[in-house]
Amino acid sequence: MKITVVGTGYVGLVTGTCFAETGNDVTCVDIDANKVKKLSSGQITIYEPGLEKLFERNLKEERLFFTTSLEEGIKDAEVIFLALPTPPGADGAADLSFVLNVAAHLGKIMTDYKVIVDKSTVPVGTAEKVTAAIAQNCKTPFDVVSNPEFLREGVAVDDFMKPDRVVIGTMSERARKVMGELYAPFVRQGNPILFMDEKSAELTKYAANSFLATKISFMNEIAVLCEKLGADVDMVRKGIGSDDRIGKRFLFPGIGYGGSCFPKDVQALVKSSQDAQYEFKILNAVMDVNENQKLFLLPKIKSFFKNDLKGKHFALWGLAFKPNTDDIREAPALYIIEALLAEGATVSVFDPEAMANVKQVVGDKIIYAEHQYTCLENADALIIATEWSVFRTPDFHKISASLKNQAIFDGRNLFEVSRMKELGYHYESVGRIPAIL
Ligand SMILES: NC(=O)c1ccc[n+]([C@@H]2O[C@H](COP(=O)([O-])OP(=O)(O)OC[C@H]3O[C@@H](n4cnc5c(N)ncnc54)[C@H](O)[C@@H]3O)[C@@H](O)[C@H]2O)c1
Ligand SMILES: O=c1ccn([C@@H]2O[C@H](COP(=O)(O)OP(=O)(O)O[C@H]3O[C@H](CO)[C@@H](O)[C@H](O)[C@H]3O)[C@@H](O)[C@H]2O)c(=O)[nH]1
Repeated sequence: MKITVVGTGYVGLVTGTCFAETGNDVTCVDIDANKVKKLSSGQITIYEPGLEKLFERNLKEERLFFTTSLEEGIKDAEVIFLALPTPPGADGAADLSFVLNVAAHLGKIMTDYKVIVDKSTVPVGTAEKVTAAIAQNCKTPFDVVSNPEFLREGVAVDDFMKPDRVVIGTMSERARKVMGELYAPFVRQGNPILFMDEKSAELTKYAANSFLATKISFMNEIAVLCEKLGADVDMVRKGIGSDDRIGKRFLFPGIGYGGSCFPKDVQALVKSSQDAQYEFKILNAVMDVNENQKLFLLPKIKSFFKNDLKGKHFALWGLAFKPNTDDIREAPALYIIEALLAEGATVSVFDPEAMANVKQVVGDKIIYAEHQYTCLENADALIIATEWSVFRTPDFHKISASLKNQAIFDGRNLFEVSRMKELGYHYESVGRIPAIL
């Protein structure tokens, strides 16, 4: 098939590359001319494990093209995916302007039947709005489909190539057939393609993200309780996770959920509920808990330094909102850095992939170390904000030799408390009895 993907960010680039990998001709459109130039010349613009190889192959075999021109991009397309940003507006609702502006533009330039697919995360009712925006000026028949994306950054290629399910919201038989054919190669293992109406598809996406965020906030509250009652959250997590009805995944406590999806999508669903005259009580609590959780380590750090962080220097490992990505949107590390600087401390940071993105946002207010161990030089303590694999079995001799105090504050529970005790560290984590010096 001939496919166009409008918006070539984390979702658009993965979507376009994976559809090219199954033999389709894909043109990706983006307004960012610099991005298009880089991608056209074979330079990948995001860090996503496994993507580069597929990207290079499909570019070389001429199944993958990039352009800034929507007209040129959609000329021969049978299916047009919209993978555009839907950031939170001032009131928390998803800002649909990117999606609706492109839809209106499409209406003016489409000359034959096309299936327009909302891949962006959009509130219930958006398919109708997109249809209306296109129809204003459109002279040909078309169908609008809601096809939310469930990929996770860091494992996006795997998630896209082998999805748990594909959700396709449309009542048009013609569009169902086109979408079914397009996705057939991705569900050969028998995972379902779920056809439904547009509104149910749109709500499915928000319900999935909000449920997962609820699991995390629930565990973060259990972690708080564990510390107060002297229980160990790792044991409780394993204890409840082995019940199939609960499941093992997404039960890891930490310093809050971040990223470009959970925070904005939970907020957007709360706003949609309000607009429908319903107060979504659980999700308000989920957001509250997450807000507090981002700075969960701060009181522990302050207490260790007798409430005076002025002039103290901290090493911080991990900036990305989660491992295996360079994405720093809503990363808990950024909140910790801001709080430490506000207390008069200085900070050195290290992250395997996200340093350049942080430099763009935080600038020279912090020190960017070349290596995880040089980051520790002259530091009063180490803080861990992201669970990159390279941090899991570090050289503790090097850590001890560099740190002024043998103190580690771990927001991701990377190490066994008993081992840290043996090694002589003051070690505080989330929901476990600390090793106190
Ligand atoms: N990032 C994820 O893991 C993920 C997963 C599932 C769903 N989503 C949803 O997918 C959507 C896109 O998210 P993302 O993370 O890929 O965003 P992103 O910011 O990484 O990418 C969006 C791209 O759209 C481009 N763009 C903006 N306006 C444009 C226009 N008028 N024409 C062409 N291109 C334009 C931007 O330049 C950018 O490259 C959002 O709704 C998000 O909630 C994201
Ligand atoms: O047990 C857990 C699991 C995750 N997290 C945190 O939750 C956030 C989100 O993690 P994850 O879901 O793995 O990453 P995303 O790439 O944001 O993916 C989510 O958001 C995407 C965008 O909507 C969806 O497509 C995915 O299905 C959904 O998992 C991160 O800050 C994680 O650190 C925890 O704190 N504990």
